[in-house]
Amino acid sequence: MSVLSRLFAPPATDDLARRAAAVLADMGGAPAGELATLISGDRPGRLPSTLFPIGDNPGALGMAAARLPSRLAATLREAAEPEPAATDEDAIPELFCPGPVRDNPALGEEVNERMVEWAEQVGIYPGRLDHLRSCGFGRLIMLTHPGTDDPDRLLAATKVVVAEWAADDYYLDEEEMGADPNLAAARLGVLYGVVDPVILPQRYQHELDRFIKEEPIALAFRTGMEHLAKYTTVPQMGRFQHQMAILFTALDQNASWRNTGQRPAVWEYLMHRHHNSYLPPMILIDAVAGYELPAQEFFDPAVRRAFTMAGTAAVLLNDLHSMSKEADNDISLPIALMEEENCTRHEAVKRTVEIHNELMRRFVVEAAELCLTGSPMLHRFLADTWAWCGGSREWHATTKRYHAENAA
Ligand SMILES: CC(C)=CCC/C(C)=C(\C)COP(=O)(O)OP(=O)(O)O
Repeated sequence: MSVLSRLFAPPATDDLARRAAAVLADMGGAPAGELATLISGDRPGRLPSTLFPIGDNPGALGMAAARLPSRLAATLREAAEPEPAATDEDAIPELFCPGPVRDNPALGEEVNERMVEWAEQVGIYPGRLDHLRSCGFGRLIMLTHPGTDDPDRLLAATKVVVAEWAADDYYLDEEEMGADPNLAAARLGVLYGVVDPVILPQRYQHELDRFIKEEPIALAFRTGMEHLAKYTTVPQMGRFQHQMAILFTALDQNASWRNTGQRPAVWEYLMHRHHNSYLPPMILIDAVAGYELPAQEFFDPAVRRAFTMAGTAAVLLNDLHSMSKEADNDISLPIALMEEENCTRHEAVKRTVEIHNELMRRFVVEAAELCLTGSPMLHRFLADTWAWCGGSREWHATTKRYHAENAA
């Protein structure tokens, strides 16, 4: 039996998909959504909560940081321990990821509806607006950014994340909708000129302007980023553009694998997911919440290491949930594991959860270390990163994008 037929073979597959989805959705043993609880082992609220605006009580943050070392040793010991041994060796381990810090369905729906109106205006997902609505991207952004209740701020972030998904769907993934891996790099190259606006010599500029007006995904980026710019500082916009360049390079890499039929090794796929991760939406955490992590700290390699670990872990959760909808020739961590390590689908899912958990545990350890010295803004950014992962977990477990069985 080939790897792919083993992966998609019914009915064991359906059964495994159901069991895996149940484990991923079960928040019963989830760690606390407040990172401070984990790091300090103390009651929540000593470190900046995702819900405390910066400046409310900066003195308390300094005191909390001063208390960390005695607690840190215990955290490090605990985090370094291997996964708790399961009674059943085959069991898929619990996901080491919090649940959502805030769930406000009405707010999510408001943002979602406004996003669908905008999508209709710019022309993305033509004839598929009900499908777009059912994905609940407005709900994703409501869940992942608990630091604000402002629908307009959430909408700005939703527009750009939907533009990203549209590029992925229409240029790379959904061949029946015109995606073509042969054209992906050329299309994404032009699109990057919208993300980081290009000014052409005068006699050619009108052609680019016309292209942007007529290409819905380009117009989605142009208008989404204009909206986002209301809430970003210059460095925040700059780092977002940098992250988009990284994403597009990774999408080109994915297209290249599809063109050649080459299958990535596990390490190579993990590197790819480091670049094709959830960082594009996560990088807006502070902008959406209304504060700024200074560039000096944001680009500190130790901060970037912790942040990218969380971004990769979050996208590996996407790999697990999207297995049911991906095409046979798609590439994901479970598929790479099956191909390289010749394991069953069940083992590949289990191993993917273990890798996810390893990254998330390392994030907590690194965040604890960073909290010893970082600014209150950094404490909050790390707490918000953890909360982002919790909101994302909830969305992945419930969205109709990955759970057609939930469709109306
Ligand atoms: C939100 C977004 C599109 C962020 C950049 C990373 C990215 C391209 C994804 C998370 C989409 O990955 P994937 O193609 O595996 O997602 P689907 O499973 O197709 O939704």
